[in-house]
Amino acid sequence: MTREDNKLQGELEERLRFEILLADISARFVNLPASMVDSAIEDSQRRICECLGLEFSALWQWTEDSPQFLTLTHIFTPPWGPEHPYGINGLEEFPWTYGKLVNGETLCFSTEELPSEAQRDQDSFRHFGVKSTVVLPFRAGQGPFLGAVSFNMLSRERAWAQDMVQRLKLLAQVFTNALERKRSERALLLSEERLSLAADSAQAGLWELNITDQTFWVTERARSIFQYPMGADITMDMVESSVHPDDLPRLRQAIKASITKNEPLFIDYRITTADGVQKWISSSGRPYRNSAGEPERVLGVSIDISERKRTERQLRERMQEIEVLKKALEKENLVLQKEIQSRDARGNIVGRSPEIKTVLDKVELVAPTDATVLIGGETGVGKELIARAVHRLSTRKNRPLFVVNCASLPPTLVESELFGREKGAYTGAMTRMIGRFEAAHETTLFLDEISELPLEIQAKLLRVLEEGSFERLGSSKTVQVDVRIIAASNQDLEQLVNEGKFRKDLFYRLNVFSVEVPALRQRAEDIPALVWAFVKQYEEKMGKRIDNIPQACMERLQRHNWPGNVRELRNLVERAMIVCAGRTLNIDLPPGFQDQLGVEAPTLQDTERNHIISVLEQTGWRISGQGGAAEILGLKRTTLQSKMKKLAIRRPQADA
Ligand SMILES: Nc1ncnc2c1ncn2[C@@H]1O[C@H](COP(=O)(O)OP(=O)(O)OP(=O)(O)O)[C@@H](O)[C@H]1O
Repeated sequence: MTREDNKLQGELEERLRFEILLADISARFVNLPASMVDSAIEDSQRRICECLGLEFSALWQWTEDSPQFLTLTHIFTPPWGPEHPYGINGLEEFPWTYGKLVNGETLCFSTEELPSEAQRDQDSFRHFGVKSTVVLPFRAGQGPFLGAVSFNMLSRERAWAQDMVQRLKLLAQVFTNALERKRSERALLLSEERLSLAADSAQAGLWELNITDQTFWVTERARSIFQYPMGADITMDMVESSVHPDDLPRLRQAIKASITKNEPLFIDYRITTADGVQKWISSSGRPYRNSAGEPERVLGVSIDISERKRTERQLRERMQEIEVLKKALEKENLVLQKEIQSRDARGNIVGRSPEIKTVLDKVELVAPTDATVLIGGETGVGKELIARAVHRLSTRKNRPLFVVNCASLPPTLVESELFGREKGAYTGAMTRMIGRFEAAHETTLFLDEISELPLEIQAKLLRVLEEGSFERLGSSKTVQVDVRIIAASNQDLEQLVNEGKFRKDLFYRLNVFSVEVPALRQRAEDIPALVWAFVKQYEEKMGKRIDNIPQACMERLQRHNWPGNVRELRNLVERAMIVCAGRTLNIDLPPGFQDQLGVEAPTLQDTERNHIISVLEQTGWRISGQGGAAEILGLKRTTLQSKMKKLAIRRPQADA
């Protein structure tokens, strides 16, 4: 055999070894678990280097967020090999090589033969001590550039046979596929992990129904929701037997519709678990078909919604309760409104005497009109209360009533108080001021004790009543207002007119509609109700409780002539409440009244009792018949007898 023959023989043997190695490596990567890909690649790099007499191999993968940056992921290097960085910027350090690889070119060259435009690359290869190299790009199918694997000579140069490079390209493809599979398996794992995390945090159980054999694959969570035993196979029959019979047809129908119409499944239903617990389950899913387009499986999630259903039921019950209450309230409100309407004129005005009723009737009559009202009556009879009632029942009731007590305004200020003033209208008028008439625009102004108004102001008031206009003090500008006037006086205005103290024209203008509030002594029957009303008010204020007011005391109050009227009565009750220690209230009259009578006046009952006894004594205690006590008293015999019983009248014993 010649030297030539020997060389050829050697090359053939090397090629054969290489072919066997490639076949072995390729076979090894088939169905290789993802976890073993990395070690298999590095082992392959080593075996190829050893087989071909190469000294160094590096596999670089691009970094996802910056593709020009390559990370060294797999390496075979001899102990004396160059130190390699963990990552390199391909574009910066190997711009010429990088450009070609990105375009899918395989490169094989000796460093010293590189063209001049590859100067930067040459420097880098020299730096790493590479003499000759073959660099093969990675790409998945026709996809983008993913990285590269290189096989290198460090100690000397070498030539790269074309068919060897072709074989290495195949090897690079095997590496690419393995790395891609590993990458997608990792991505799948990651998305599965995310899905199960999401399902777990939503407390959802995942399941998959195999349509063909009607069995379920379920997660642990799903198993625990349905309380299926650990490890037990779950069949459709098993699921159906736990579903509430009333909900089963609906569930079957929903699954069937989802599969046949290929639409999402959404259903809430009840189940009873093995230990008898009833639960509400919400299931949703999606059907999937096989490559032949036939329904294959339904993938879905189930959540225990018992708590939500409980809350919903409670909410519904509450809503129903609220609805019932609302209806009751509406009814009550209607009743109340009616009551309010009937009590409107009355408000807090106490008393049912015909006298007070007449006053209230008049109030109801005049209130809705815009007429001026003049209220008369002694001091303390309740004139202001009546004025308020007129306002409350008027169309102006939504705005407040303005009250001016003409007697309390100093004569010098009365005009500016009522009609306002401009700044500097008089010495001391530092600011512009709005008067009560302007403030009461579109509402009611109650002028109490109107007789106290100075005559010149009376003239100005008359103009407001007639024209609705006036000028502020210190201004010539006319102000127009819409004010309803209610005036009150405890003086006889007519008499004041006669005496020249009150303008006649104003009196007639005010006296369009007058209401006379009767004195309290004219409506004594209202006194008990008034007393109790005041007692209630002070009870609250003073934190006391009164259960009883002696009859004799009440009768005494009813006989008093009340020069101070209701105000006086209120004051008296207040005084009595202050000194009262128990639950029985005694109301003492003002000292003058008792002095007047000398002795306390007898009660009505006492008087009646005494009178009946004296008539009986007169008739010798004969009740019935002609000249009998009943006849004299104008009563029926039975009436007199029952009165005697009530008043504890008994004929004295002979020996008594
Ligand atoms: N019918 C009534 N029901 C309840 N309280 C009343 C009644 N009449 C008067 N009052 C009370 O008596 C007091 C005096 O009433 P009011 O001030 O209305 O009387 P007036 O006639 O305007 O008095 P004056 O003439 O002094 O201005 C007030 O506390 C008022 O609440």
